Amino acid sequence: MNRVQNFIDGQFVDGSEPDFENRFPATGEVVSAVSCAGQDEVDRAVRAAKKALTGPWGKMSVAERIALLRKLADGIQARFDEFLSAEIKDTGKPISIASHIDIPRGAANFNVFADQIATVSTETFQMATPDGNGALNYALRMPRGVIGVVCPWNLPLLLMTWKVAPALACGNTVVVKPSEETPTTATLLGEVMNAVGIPHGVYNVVHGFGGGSTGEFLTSHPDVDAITFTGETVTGEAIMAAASNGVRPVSLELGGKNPAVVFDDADIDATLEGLGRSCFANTGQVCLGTERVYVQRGIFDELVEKLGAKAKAYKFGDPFDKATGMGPLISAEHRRKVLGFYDKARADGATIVAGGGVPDVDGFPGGYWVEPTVWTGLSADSAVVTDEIFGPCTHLMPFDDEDEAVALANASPYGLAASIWTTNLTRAHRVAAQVDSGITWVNCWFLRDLRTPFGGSKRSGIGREGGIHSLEFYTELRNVCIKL
Ligand SMILES: NC(=O)c1ccc[n+]([C@@H]2O[C@H](COP(=O)([O-])OP(=O)(O)OC[C@H]3O[C@@H](n4cnc5c(N)ncnc54)[C@H](O)[C@@H]3O)[C@@H](O)[C@H]2O)c1
Ligand SMILES: N/C(=C\C=C\C=O)C(=O)O
Repeated sequence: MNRVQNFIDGQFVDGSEPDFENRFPATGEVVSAVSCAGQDEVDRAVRAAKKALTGPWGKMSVAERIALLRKLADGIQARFDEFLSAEIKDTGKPISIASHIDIPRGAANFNVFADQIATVSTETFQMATPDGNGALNYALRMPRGVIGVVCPWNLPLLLMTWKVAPALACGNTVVVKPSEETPTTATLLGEVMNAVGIPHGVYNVVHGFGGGSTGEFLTSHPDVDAITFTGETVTGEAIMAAASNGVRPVSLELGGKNPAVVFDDADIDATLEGLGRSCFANTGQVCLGTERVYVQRGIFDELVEKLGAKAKAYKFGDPFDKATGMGPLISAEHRRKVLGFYDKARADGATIVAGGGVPDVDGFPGGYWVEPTVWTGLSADSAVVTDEIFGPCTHLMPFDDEDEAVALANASPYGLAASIWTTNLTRAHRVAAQVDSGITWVNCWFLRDLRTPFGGSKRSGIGREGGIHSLEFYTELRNVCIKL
């Protein structure tokens, strides 16, 4: 697909704004032109979504919607290689990640919420009444309507379908604004939507940018009934403000600065395997990644040395090569941001255990490459330790006792994810209950049961996604009280 169009009311259409370029992050080369939606196209998409609510889609039974969601999962699976190639060209992420995480989860998300909507219940209450005949209360679970979906670039298909699947399962319609960095799989999904028979207007895609552009046109549109957003905290604040004009519910999955706490009784090999992924997977561009590691003093030097060796062992290269372990960052702009933190760490006197610079990658000179980096020696208030970097880098700091570790882990305005590494499971339960994060892993990382509540505390977000929690956001409960 070397020109990516908008998808409105079942049609692939051009936007009224000038096209923008889509670059392959491993080479910096332009791989496609993207049609940019203006206010008119956003209006058309919202109008189509609203109209679809009262058409065949709005009249469908839950069973009919479930059957269509399963066809969408099958449709993605059937075109796995096209989705895979598109996602790699948009993100530069290695095929080993995109083929095992991004595309399989794109299909799984539709099946998970087909399962969820099939079994969700609502409540009833019988009540006594003065005349003795009683009354029955029952709740109706209704779709909210048109959902504005605004997505980030790090896991494009996964995170978009993580929202679209439950929204459709609940009978809503959606207008999706993918990241300008990663437009392709959202438009490709439009082809699958038409192929499986999703009625026109149920799923719409408008491409463009954020403030003053497509994203803002969507989130401030008066006919959007709810907004679900994943992205930076500062963007979440802007979207929350836009949503308040019309009083729409928002679901915000935002930034993080996630800690790992490693006690001296941890299984070192398992810890290194877990931290090797949580610090560096997807070139550190995972909201749940670990950018702060607190290590009990007795094993600090060993862990620093071994994690540094893991960072140095990563193999850069062609993202389409199965042997490639690390890809580039998403863009030149994001690389400037990450390298700015690399410079800041150096200026603040960090000990650079591994990395800290830009690698030479044979055959890919124009890519947005950075070295996986491990630091020690910075103070707790260094920007490198407090601010989200969203790159393949982490800082390790020693601690002596459990209370100190908990205090260090919680010393952040964010509260998205954490990991605890210890073989003392009594301590694991005790510490997990004290860490201010939406999700805490113990002796593992990124193990995901899609029925569980997923979301951030503090400045990492509002609301929870996953299982029934997604259905609670994409439906509104109405109570009916009937006199018997
Ligand atoms: N909590 C989570 O589940 C989760 C998951 C993935 C990424 N993230 C976070 O996302 C960030 C990286 O993604 P990003 O750089 O794409 O985030 P971003 O906030 O820069 O952009 C996200 C999306 O919002 C749009 N946007 C930007 N400004 C807007 C505005 N004013 N109004 C409407 N839309 C606007 C962008 O065009 C893009 O589509 C990181 O902070 C990461 O932690 C969080
Ligand atoms: N929301 C999810 C992952 C988020 C990853 C952040 O980069 C998920 O696994 O459902």
